[in-house]
Amino acid sequence: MYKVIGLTGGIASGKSTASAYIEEQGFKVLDADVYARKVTEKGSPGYHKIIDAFGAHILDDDEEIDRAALGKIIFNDPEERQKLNQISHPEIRRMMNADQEAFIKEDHVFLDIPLLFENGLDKKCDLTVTVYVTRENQLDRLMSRNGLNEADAAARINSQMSLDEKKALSDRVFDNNGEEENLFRQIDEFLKELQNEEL
Ligand SMILES: CC(C)(COP(=O)(O)OP(=O)(O)OC[C@H]1O[C@@H](n2cnc3c(N)ncnc32)[C@H](O)[C@@H]1O)[C@@H](O)C(=O)NCCC(=O)NCCS
Ligand SMILES: Nc1ncnc2c1ncn2[C@@H]1O[C@H](COP(=O)(O)OP(=O)(O)OP(=O)(O)O)[C@@H](O)[C@H]1O
Repeated sequence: MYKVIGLTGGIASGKSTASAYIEEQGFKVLDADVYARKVTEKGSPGYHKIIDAFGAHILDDDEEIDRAALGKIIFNDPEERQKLNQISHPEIRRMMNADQEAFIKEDHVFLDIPLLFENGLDKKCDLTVTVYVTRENQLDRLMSRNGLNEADAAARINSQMSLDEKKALSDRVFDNNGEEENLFRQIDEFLKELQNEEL
């Protein structure tokens, strides 16, 4: 039977790594971060709303939204974050829902949503899975991937629900503290159960 699976985790916990592997296995994955990028694209309605709310100083020389500058603002101030969320989240949800409907009743769909539990979107899923790592690994991977210092990386992590809480709320968890191969084997097991309708 067709299922909607909500895939979540913390920032830099390995959601995209897991999603890419799941897609390689032939499953459909809709990634909220991809939709979020569309909302900030130059010329889109979201782009103009963001400039109205935050000011033209968040633009770079090409008049694109400077993601690093906007990130610095919103990950360090809950009110500013709320302001951006109010602009971007309804638009992200609208676009994701439209695409999800295209697949409905055809096959399983994975929704890769970092803020799945924070925004109550788990209620729209049949199953939820959290990709988790220790805080130490999360901090190290985030610092090295994004070239952030420890304080900025910690601010990003602290802007989200803790991974312990997400684990407790999930139907299933993937431990991504080891090698990627280890994560992939856990996913294989999950996909097998999904296809055998054991979940
Ligand atoms: C602030 C922005 C411009 C920073 O861009 P940047 O390229 O540095 O990060 P990217 O978009 O790749 O996001 C990386 C991760 O940050 C985390 N994150 C992003 N936005 C938020 C947020 N509002 N609250 C908490 N965590 C967030 C997520 O774990 C996400 O996977 C961008 O993240 C954004 O537009 N955020 C608002 C939309 C949103 O909430 N996206 C999260 C998924 S719905
Ligand atoms: N098992 C692993 N071992 C070592 N590095 C890993 C592992 N899994 C992922 N990484 C690396 O950690 C970083 C974060 O992984 P990834 O981008 O998949 O996380 P994410 O949860 O999608 O992040 P975000 O929330 O920011 O979108 C990347 O640089 C990735 O290459």
